[in-house]
Amino acid sequence: MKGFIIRVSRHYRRVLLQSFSDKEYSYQRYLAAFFGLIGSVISFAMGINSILIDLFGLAISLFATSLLLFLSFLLLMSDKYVRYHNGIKYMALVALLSLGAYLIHSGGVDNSGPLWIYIFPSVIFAFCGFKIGIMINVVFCAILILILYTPDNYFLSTLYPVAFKSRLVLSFSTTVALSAFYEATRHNSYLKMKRLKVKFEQESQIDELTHLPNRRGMRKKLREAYRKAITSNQVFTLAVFDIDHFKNVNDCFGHEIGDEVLKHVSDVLSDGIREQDILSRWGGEEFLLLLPNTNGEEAFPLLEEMRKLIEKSHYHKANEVITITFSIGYCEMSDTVSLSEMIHLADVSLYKAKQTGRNKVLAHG
Ligand SMILES: Nc1nc2c(ncn2[C@@H]2O[C@H](COP(=O)(O)OP(=O)(O)OP(=O)(O)O)[C@@H](O)[C@H]2O)c(=O)[nH]1
Repeated sequence: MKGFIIRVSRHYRRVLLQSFSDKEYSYQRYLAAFFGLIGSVISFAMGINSILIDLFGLAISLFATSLLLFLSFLLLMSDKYVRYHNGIKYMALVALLSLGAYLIHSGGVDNSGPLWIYIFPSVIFAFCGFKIGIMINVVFCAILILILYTPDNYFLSTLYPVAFKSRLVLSFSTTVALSAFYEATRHNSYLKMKRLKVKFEQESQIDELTHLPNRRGMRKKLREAYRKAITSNQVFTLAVFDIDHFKNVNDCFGHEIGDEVLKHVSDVLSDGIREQDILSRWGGEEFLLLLPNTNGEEAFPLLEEMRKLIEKSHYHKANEVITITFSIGYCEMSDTVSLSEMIHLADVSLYKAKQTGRNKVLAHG
């Protein structure tokens, strides 16, 4: 039984948290559903207790609130009503606040009813966020003051000591202020985390040295290109570029110059590609180029041109001139090969280009 309840609650937590792209809304929906269920059970139990002690007016308000809260819980759990999520949340809140107003008006059991209003500030902020939460809390404070201080106790069916009234208003307002501060801090931290997440995600997909997409970033772009090509019935070509004898550059000139050469070739390649092409740093001295909407036949002259471009663009440092050449293998998309197979086949062609003398462009097959 325990395992079943845990499984069901995990399932719904997942469903509720995934229902909006903005996690803040999903979080509010999740909390509202959770409070709906808990609130409904508590008010139902208190309703039964009120019947037992002959407080029928209070029992009716508690049962009505319990029913509305349970209804809001069911509606919030159902995916069918995601569109009405806000309306349902406000229905639950109105039910809860009306019960609060009734408890202040009637005093509940032995004038202890107003004690329950201390749960409202945090519930309101959790349901509605900071801005709307502040407004609703202020409105409820105003209702509290109205009920307590209208001349001749017009809205009261019980008597509270004067000191109790003022302390109730003061302590409730303090709770609202503290909850508002907490909510603002929580919301700011959430926004900061969200910004950092976007920043880290972007940074994790960019190569620090060349500022090109790295392997991780490129994989994402490749998957998108593959999906797009399939749906639009187009083909693309993938080409793997590998610098020839790059180890010699490092050995002769050092790693720092090696890094500068990598930057230099990435700049030359970036300038040489078409606007729609996507170049990435695939590994150490290896670059992967995506040529969208281009078949193998069309790709060959473009790749040849780039090979020549690099060959001619010598890298100059003081008195040193370093000539760089690339071996390039490429593969055209087809129905029978997956994305990773395409990369593998382009790699196989690159290997052949290396084996057969380097500084050349070879197609798969
Ligand atoms: N400076 C620098 N060197 C790197 C970087 N990443 C990889 N390398 C170097 O690239 C070299 C690759 O060497 P190999 O795999 O033997 O290939 P190669 O010397 O280019 O020879 P072939 O590929 O067979 O033509 C190694 O010396 C690596 O240290 C980097 O980010 N910066």
